[in-house]
Amino acid sequence: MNRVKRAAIFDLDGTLIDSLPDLTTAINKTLADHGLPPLTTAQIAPMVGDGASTLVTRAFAAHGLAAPPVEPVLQQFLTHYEPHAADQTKPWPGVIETLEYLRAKGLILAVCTNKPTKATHEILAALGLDHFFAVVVGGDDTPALKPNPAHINAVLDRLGVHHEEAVMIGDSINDVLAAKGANVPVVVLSFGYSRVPPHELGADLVVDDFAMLKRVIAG
Ligand SMILES: O=C(O)COP(=O)(O)O
Ligand SMILES: [Mg+2]
Repeated sequence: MNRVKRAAIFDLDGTLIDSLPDLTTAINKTLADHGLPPLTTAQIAPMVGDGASTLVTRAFAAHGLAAPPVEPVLQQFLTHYEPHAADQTKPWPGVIETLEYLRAKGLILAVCTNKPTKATHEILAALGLDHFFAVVVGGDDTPALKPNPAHINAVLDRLGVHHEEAVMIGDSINDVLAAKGANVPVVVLSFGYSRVPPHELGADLVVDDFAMLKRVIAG
């Protein structure tokens, strides 16, 4: 991978943060509203990464049910999730140090997430991460969600950065497909919420921790 980069674009859930406990709580409150039993974090992890509507649909499907009309249930979920989105959610170890390092090396940083924008901003602010990012494009702020490259292209446009000057860092097939579609090299972290083994996602590189990521992106 060409080491001279101007911008690093990060996925959020499973990449910068471990958001699974709060997602699980909010999903289980939504299921309880419909008289359904809770799911475990292990059941919910592979449901994350395609946006909140899909997460809700998958949670109902896990009980063998078609989701009730998606829009009202999505609103129910967001009502449970947004005020508590950072109760237990934490950056993965090494994230803050890595963002500081990359910024000190002169890279511009951005977030490209399928998570709704409001919850994204709440989490970034609550965890003290918001000041790192020049651009944040959430799942309801893009012409099309990842895996559509339009999501990454929206980030590049707002950054004013050419695709060859950027690198995408993610944890799922959506990140890899969107990055490849946008002609942006992609690094996958091996400890996120991927449904398939990270080494099978087709990324340019798989790294096991943020120390390694730092070296790969900015020497
Ligand atoms: O599915 C979501 O809500 C967010 O997922 P992402 O941050 O991994 O894109
Ligand atoms: Mg992710």
